[in-house]
Amino acid sequence: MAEADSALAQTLAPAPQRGGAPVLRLTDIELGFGGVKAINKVSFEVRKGEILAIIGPNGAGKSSMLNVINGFYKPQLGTIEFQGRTLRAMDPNTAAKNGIARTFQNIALFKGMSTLDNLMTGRLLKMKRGLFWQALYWGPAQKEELEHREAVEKIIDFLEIQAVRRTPVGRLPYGLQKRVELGRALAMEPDILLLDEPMAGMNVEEKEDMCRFILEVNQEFGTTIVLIEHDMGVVMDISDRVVVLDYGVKIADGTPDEVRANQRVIDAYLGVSH
Ligand SMILES: Nc1ncnc2c1ncn2[C@@H]1O[C@H](COP(=O)(O)OP(=O)(O)OP(=O)(O)O)[C@@H](O)[C@H]1O
Repeated sequence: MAEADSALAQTLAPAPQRGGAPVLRLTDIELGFGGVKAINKVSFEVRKGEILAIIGPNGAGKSSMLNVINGFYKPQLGTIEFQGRTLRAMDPNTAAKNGIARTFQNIALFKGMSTLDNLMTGRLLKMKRGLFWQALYWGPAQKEELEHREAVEKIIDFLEIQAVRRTPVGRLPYGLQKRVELGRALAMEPDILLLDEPMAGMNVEEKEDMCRFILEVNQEFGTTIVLIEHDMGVVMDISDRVVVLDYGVKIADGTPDEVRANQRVIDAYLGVSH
């Protein structure tokens, strides 16, 4: 395991300081759907190497914000700067190429495909030679295929999913499917990993495993992580900073302790009327 870890560490980016310089900055983001203002003038930054949680009651705008970050939704107003560059007209493919990977609230894997093949799809953007070359499986394409397989095997070891590497993911228990989805995002070697409710629907043991993997990804590979999570225990335990949304507005931004003590946050969660 230690050997696999260090090999994977070479595949992924080296660990920088936790909570370093801003790597992503969102300024005055506004997103509406018809009459609904899902996000209303929200600004915050994500610092290199940190784990940032976005929390808030149902309908607060958390998923919308994640969708803005990975280019799935285009805000009507506001700017997004990633690694010092202002991003314009970004789509999810461009975001992924830029090093922003994500998982989804409802698992988005190819259910009939094996764990291994699902993880290989995470390497597609990294493949220099197209499907024609891959199909020929010859010369340079063969060498490249082997390199991608090696990277994926390291992730399989790291996430401890060797036993299910050939199993179609649709047959796996829910917690393991979530782990495979994390693996597929890791296969993209992201700078920023966006996790949409990574523990939703999990039992206590599965949650503990997922927490451990998230912390290990962050600490060993220096991957910056932005997550949405409803389980407050988990959020407070693993996050460096927390952004709180309510009705599309940012009501707090700080360390878990600061946010926990914030009266606006307490009111929002207790449902105090506006
Ligand atoms: N595609 C869409 N079309 C219309 N309205 C939308 C769309 N996506 C989100 N909304 C609305 O925007 C608001 C914010 O929704 P969003 O899903 O971002 O909240 P959330 O905080 O992630 O909620 P939850 O915790 O329940 O997942 C809600 O009022 C929602 O109904």
